[in-house]
Amino acid sequence: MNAQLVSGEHGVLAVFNETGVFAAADVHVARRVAALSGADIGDHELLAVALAVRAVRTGSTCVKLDEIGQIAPETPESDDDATPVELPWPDPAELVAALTTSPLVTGCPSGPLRPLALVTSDDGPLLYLRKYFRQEQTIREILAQRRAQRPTVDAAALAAALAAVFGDEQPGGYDRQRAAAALAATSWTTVLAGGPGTGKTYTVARILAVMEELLGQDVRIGLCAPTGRAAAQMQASINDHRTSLRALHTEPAATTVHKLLGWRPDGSYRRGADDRLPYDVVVVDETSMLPVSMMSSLLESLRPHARLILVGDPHQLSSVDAGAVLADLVERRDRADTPLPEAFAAVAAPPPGEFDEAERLALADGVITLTRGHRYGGQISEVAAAIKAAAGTEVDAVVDLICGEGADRFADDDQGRVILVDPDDLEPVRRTVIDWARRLRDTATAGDARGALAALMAHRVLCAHRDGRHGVSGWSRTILGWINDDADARTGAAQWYPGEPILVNRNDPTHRIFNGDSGVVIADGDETSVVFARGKDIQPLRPSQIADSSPVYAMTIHRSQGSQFEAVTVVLPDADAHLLTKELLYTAVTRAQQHVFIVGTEAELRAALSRSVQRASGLGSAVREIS
Ligand SMILES: Nc1ncnc2c1ncn2[C@@H]1O[C@H](COP(=O)(O)OP(=O)(O)OP(=O)(O)O)[C@@H](O)[C@H]1O
Repeated sequence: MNAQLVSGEHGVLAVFNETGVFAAADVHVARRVAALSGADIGDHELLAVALAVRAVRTGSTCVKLDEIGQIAPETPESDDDATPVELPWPDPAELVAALTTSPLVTGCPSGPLRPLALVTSDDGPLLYLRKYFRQEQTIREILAQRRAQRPTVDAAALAAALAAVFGDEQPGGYDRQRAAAALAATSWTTVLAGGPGTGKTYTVARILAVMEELLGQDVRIGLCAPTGRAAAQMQASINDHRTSLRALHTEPAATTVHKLLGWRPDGSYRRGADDRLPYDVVVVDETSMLPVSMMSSLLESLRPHARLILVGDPHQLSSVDAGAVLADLVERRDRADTPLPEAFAAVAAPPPGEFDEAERLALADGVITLTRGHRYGGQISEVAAAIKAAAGTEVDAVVDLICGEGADRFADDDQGRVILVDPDDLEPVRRTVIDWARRLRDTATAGDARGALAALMAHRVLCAHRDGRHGVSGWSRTILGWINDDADARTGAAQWYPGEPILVNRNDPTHRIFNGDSGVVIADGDETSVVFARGKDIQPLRPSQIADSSPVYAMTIHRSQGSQFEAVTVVLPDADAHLLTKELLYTAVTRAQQHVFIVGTEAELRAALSRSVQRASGLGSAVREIS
């Protein structure tokens, strides 16, 4: 029986529920809101509530009403031959007309209930659950206030600080990392975007050093990230940079955004407009994973004269909760043509042609994108760029780069290869896995922690799904089978054997390990330890100190976000699996520094590239509330 099917639902919502467009929760909330309103709620309004709830459930903050006709029934993946169902979507104009006078939008007779917000935007009418509209409005208003002013910075002092941290300006190309530091010094809000390995963390360490030069060594810095693991990684890499950066003296501690804001079990935060954060500079890493709710709370908690630096890759996977704030801020379409901050223009003005018109407007708005990859080259960076651009016919360009004539260019290139592997001939993957397992076993048995950690990060199998043949569980079984069939790789032991790769499943701040961390078991005298890499340092723990972990022979692409491996094998699910999108493929491919195997057919690759995560939001353009 389908658990999402609401029994007894016969009204307007029934067909949308039966076709999988509305989950049970969407229908229940719509019915409940209608009952609580104390008013006579029509079919269009009921449908609107369910649509708004569905939007949040699927990661959007609102519904683009002009596009509801594009919402397709969700046919089960096995049901290719099912007759397509025509959904009875109302005309968007009729829906807007019904909502404009609806008590759900204007206020209900039963009391303060006013659950929906209807707004106009460059994308046509948008419908929100009011809570999410308020959060977006908070973000919009606070960012506008912060944009209306600039910190006072002396151009000569800024030039001296940049020189102290980055050295003298080099002739030749424009240095966007240096420009990002100048921008962060001269703006209250800076967005530092860029793909993997473009030096975002490298730049953050230098921005902090520039701030220290300008504001003194007692500058108060708050570092945070949406997950414990991302925070620990930022902390470790800033520590690594500190050792090479003469100019950065303070040792800021990174924490989760939850903790920074003082999360309470009821979902609220201790910090806010009445209890602001005590920092002069706040850096948020992996901002693509920050939902709209957390971003609005963070902005409310900042002192007006605290610099905020939002760092991340807008093309990676977004937060589990609603919103894609980083992408919205990078791609805003309603920017005014404002002048660059004066001190920035004096010391870091870009030469003509460095930025196109949109990037120039973005720069004056505090947004800069790093483009030069420092981690990998060759085919991986070209494929990653092509995946980002893939839409319509550009899908062909990616396919050509991976398995057409375009790939021939890289045939002799030892760096950065991307190869499509036929699912019926997995021999290249098997060989890579066996080399990986032998190397893990040899280093770990010898008690060589550094060698075992290097082996651990040499290869990882990444799947879109957790379950099933193409998922983590199926592939883990396949890999264990390969290892056990190989005399030099097999271990025989069941658990905690030297060479066993481990994935942590729960945050444990006491032992400084976080959900998604991977470590490896090594021999340690007569016992075993599990070692984890912390930047250039190694953290050893006893197996008994790790409360919740599992062996990791394969992992989901979602959990791999923020990690890097020498080589990855990306397993494509069947072509009709809705989960695989180009954002997921981009995230998976960019986890590799040198080699990528994509296990799948050309049809599966094309299917992934043709599907994109669509998150509706009103943050990218100007909006006005109707009624
Ligand atoms: N200007 C530079 N000169 C030399 N090395 C650099 C420079 N910028 C970055 N790097 C090096 O490139 C590598 C990637 O940089 P970094 O980790 O800062 O990138 P990132 O954008 O934060 O990547 P990710 O998003 O994947 O974490 C690091 O080893 C870093 O030290």
